[in-house]
Amino acid sequence: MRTVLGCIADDFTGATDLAALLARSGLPVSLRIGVPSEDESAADAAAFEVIALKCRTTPVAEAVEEASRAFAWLKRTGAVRFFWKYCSTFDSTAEGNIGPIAEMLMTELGVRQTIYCPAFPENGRSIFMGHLFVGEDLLSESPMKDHPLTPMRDSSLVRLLAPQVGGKVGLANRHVVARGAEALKARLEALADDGVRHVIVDAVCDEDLRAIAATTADFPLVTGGSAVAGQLPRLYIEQGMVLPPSARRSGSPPQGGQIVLSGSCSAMTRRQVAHYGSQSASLRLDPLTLAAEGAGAAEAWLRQQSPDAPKLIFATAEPDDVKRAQEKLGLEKASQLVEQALADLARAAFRRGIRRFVVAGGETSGAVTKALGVTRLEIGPEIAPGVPWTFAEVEGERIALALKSGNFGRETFFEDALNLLEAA
Ligand SMILES: Nc1ncnc2c1ncn2[C@@H]1O[C@H](COP(=O)(O)OP(=O)(O)O)[C@@H](O)[C@H]1O
Ligand SMILES: O=C(O)[C@@H](O)C(=O)COP(=O)(O)O
Repeated sequence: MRTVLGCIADDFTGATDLAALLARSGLPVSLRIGVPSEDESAADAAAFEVIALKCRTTPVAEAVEEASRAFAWLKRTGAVRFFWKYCSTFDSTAEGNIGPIAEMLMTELGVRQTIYCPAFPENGRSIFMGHLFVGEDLLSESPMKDHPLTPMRDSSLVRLLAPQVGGKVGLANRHVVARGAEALKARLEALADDGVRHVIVDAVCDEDLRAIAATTADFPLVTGGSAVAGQLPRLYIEQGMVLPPSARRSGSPPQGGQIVLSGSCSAMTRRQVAHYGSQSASLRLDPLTLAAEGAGAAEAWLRQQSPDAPKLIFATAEPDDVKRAQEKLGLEKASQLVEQALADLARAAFRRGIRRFVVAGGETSGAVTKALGVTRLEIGPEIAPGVPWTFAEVEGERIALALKSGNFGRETFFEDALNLLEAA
């Protein structure tokens, strides 16, 4: 099958989010972990191909190089349209990597302009006058201001993007978007004539996203969150670019024990950890203890638990505790210790027969998925908007993984996820 849209996601939860929203169409979606090797055939490519990278906070040159290898592989699938997926809260460092990767893709594709639309109204992310809101709060006043790796202290997407790119940044605001696809097209053309290469596009509801998708369905490159991409499959079907879906069947969920691993410190994950921890065996990881003694005690704790019993291991902590650990260890060391420990514990859990993993946190999911040696994920049922169950093969065994973005899901997400698998 020829791929109609080749997608690159900057983290693993972002990739499963995007794959879930594309899969709502019923069309085939393939999710590959990391850049496929050069000899990996593109012959079995799906209509939608998503490559999950872990490049949200890596140095710019490294991130651009990895994304350009992903792009080169995606071109082999026959794709001529591409989507660059980043977080609905525009998480990036001061230098990137949203802008630099977009510019690399623009150069490769020879396009003079692209759009940026991280809005995800179903999950409370909206953009108005170029300012990103989380629920009713400006991004900079939301819990994202305390993110351990990418604290977001400004809400203006124009101001955030401008230092990341060489070209001019502009805005297509809600008044234009609300007038529909033709008005938006005219605005983008006028901006392009003024030399504006990067356009933030407002969206506060799904109707806005439909207008944006209708305007950009033919663009070689669109960038944004999963919600705008989720509008594309319907348009592609209407335009005859893909056949309507036949019934999609995902295999039965794997049997085996369960574990919840959380390295996210978001406000929502903190509530989810508190809720689930009150009804299951739980163990807190402290970066300072990990630095001094390693993860041996946690591995011993895991060995004492029955594989089938509900259990939670978390490093999730309040912003002040995260700050204290980062002051003592340095930001990178603190997060790396936690990611490594959770990755090692996931391996240990797999060896103990655990086959159902719920993981909270994008970077954390990247570390765990890589440690398990997963290379491809099949998309299963959606647990909460943007969080599907996924299935993979590890050492010949089928496992289930739910990779939860820090901010997604309701308070009962962990039990919701495991219950859904039980019911499947
Ligand atoms: N107690 C802690 N102290 C310092 N850093 C932590 C702590 N707990 C988790 N982290 C780090 O915070 C980062 C959280 O990022 P991530 O997993 O992407 O979550 P989210 O999806 O909420 O953004 C990870 O790198 C993780 O290792
Ligand atoms: O767009 C989103 O919000 C998510 O898909 C996403 O990118 C998740 O990132 P984390 O919050 O770091 O898990």
